[in-house]
Amino acid sequence: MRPAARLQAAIELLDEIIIAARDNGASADNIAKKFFKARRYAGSGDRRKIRELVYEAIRRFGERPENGRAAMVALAKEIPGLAQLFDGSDYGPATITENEPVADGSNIPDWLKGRFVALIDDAEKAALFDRAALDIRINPKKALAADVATIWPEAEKLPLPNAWRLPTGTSVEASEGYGSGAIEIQDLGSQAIVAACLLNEPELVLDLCAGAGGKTLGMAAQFKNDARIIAADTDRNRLSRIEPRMRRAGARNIETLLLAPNKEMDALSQLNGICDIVLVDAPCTGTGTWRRNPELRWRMTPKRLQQTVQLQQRLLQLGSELVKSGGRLVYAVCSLLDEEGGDQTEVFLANNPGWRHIDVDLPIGRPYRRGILLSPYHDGTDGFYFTCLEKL
Ligand SMILES: C[S@@+](CC[C@H](N)C(=O)[O-])C[C@H]1O[C@@H](n2cnc3c(N)ncnc32)[C@H](O)[C@@H]1O
Repeated sequence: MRPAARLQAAIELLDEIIIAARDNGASADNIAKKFFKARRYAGSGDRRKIRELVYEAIRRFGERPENGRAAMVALAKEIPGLAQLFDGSDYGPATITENEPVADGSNIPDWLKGRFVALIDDAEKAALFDRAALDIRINPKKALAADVATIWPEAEKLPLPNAWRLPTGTSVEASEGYGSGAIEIQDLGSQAIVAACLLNEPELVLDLCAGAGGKTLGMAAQFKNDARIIAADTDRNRLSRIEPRMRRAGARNIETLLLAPNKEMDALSQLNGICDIVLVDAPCTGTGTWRRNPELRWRMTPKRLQQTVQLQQRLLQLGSELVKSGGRLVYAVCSLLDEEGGDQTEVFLANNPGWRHIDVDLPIGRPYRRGILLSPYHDGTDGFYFTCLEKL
């Protein structure tokens, strides 16, 4: 494809991504896959260039642009050589006119700027768009044929017992250790949340928002095989992805439990007041994961934030009812907004006098509002807030 045709394709792909973000539709990655499947004439070099342009636009604008062209016209003012590709040629974009819409604004949505936790200064905000690291977790229940440093000499040991960082692009999934269940890909921050859940020999553990089971598997790797671990979620598709991962990891003590939204207690009431640990890794705005999912900014609105905060509050309360006396509740979000983190802890403790906050001693993170804050700049992890609460 000629460079002008690649630019036109980027504009069209961006149009689809903008509409999906507005309507809570498919992710940018999935839309791109479908887009290229329908355009077999685009070779791998074309696809790479088109993707680069599209993701440049996604990272550059915090607010959803009016359309793909408005975003690219704005980028043409910043990227040398791009303006010349608006040349009106066959398959290329029309020439730029004086009064046409141009995207603007910074890379953080205006309405969100004042809502970040106090520790997130300008350097922290810039790091929200860095390239994410590639972290792995070693499963101590599975032997690794050689140690990580022998397999990948550039691997960096991270400050949690089973955590390592690999150069980005390392093909972990093709490695023998991954195939045998000795290695999982997991951000160091997620591993820290699992570490906050570790209690001596629990009998019953519930991962209330288990998703595809990243943290469930992290817990299973640490607990004795006779601990019963329940992975619950309302998303059938995500939950189904736990099964093959469980088999790989050799974790036979995990059960999955599909919940109905707003009727979660129908399936969970059997666990009332008997769990040693409940992890509420709540659905959130994902402001801590913009390095991996910058398009999340285009999906957020004040109304969606408010709905998410209400859901978190409800799940935290619901999860707490399942914990036994002396048991632990860990609340976590991959968000750097106070409303989803410290504010939730405060509201919960104010409404539930039978609970106290407990400190967890971890080698990363900063204490923040009766919890711990992890951030890309300070910790090299995704951004998280989590807190550990104990039922008296
Ligand atoms: C942050 S993700 C969890 C990630 C997962 N724990 C992991 O480590 O990979 C939040 C999850 O909450 C789930 N969820 C949303 N509403 C829920 C509800 N009412 N009850 C339980 N889970 C819910 C979502 O489907 C999503 O999988």
